[in-house]
Amino acid sequence: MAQADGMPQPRAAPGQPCVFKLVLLGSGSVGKSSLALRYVKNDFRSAPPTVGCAFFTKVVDLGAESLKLEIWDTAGQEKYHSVCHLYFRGANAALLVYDITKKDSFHKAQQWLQDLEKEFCPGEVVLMLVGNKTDLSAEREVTLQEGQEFAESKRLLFMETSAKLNHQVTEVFSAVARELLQREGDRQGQARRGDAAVVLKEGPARQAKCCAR
Ligand SMILES: Nc1nc2c(ncn2[C@@H]2O[C@H](COP(=O)(O)OP(=O)(O)OP(=O)(O)O)[C@@H](O)[C@H]2O)c(=O)[nH]1
Repeated sequence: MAQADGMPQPRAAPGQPCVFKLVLLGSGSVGKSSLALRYVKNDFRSAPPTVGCAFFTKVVDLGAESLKLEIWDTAGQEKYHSVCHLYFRGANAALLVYDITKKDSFHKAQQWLQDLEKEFCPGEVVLMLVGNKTDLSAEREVTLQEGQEFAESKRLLFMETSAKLNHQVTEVFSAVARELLQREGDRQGQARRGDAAVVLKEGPARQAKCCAR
């Protein structure tokens, strides 16, 4: 939901977890749908290429806190590239997925980052680089170090996964969810401090807007 300052804010009905929009971006066949399917339904199967966008939801339980992720799985085929931009508007988080056995998919993930940098302010969206298909490490074209170094240089979260073997898939989404809650907590803290400053200046109390969690 866009706010006056243009920052996408999570939504929350009273008593319900905050809802965050997460978008999966990357070349065709890197495993975006497989990661979503593995995470949401703990399933792995070959499916035809995504057309346009597929949509999943999942409540993430992080112990004391929970949140709901709306997962937008975009189509990676080049012919859908321009449509994907429509889907990442209003996103709170993005996974930039590449296939560790395809160097060009690593470069494409970097291009997606450039596109996101044009659309969002720094720090506005939680970004994670994900190198998928670690079960095919014999065919690896992108080293772990290359992924790590690029992620560090751009201050992205980073993990390698295998949707096929269910390796680090939950960890990816949990890490993003933790970061989203952390940033949301910081944002609310800042808003409260801002409100307190206004109260000191203007007198009568004004209630802080916050999501119910
Ligand atoms: N070996 C292996 N194959 C995988 C893995 N993840 C996905 N695949 C396979 O890679 C192919 C493409 O997977 P998808 O999940 O459809 O890829 P996608 O990125 O959603 O593709 P688009 O819909 O075209 O954007 C399928 O044959 C999957 O079974 C993985 O971790 N390991």
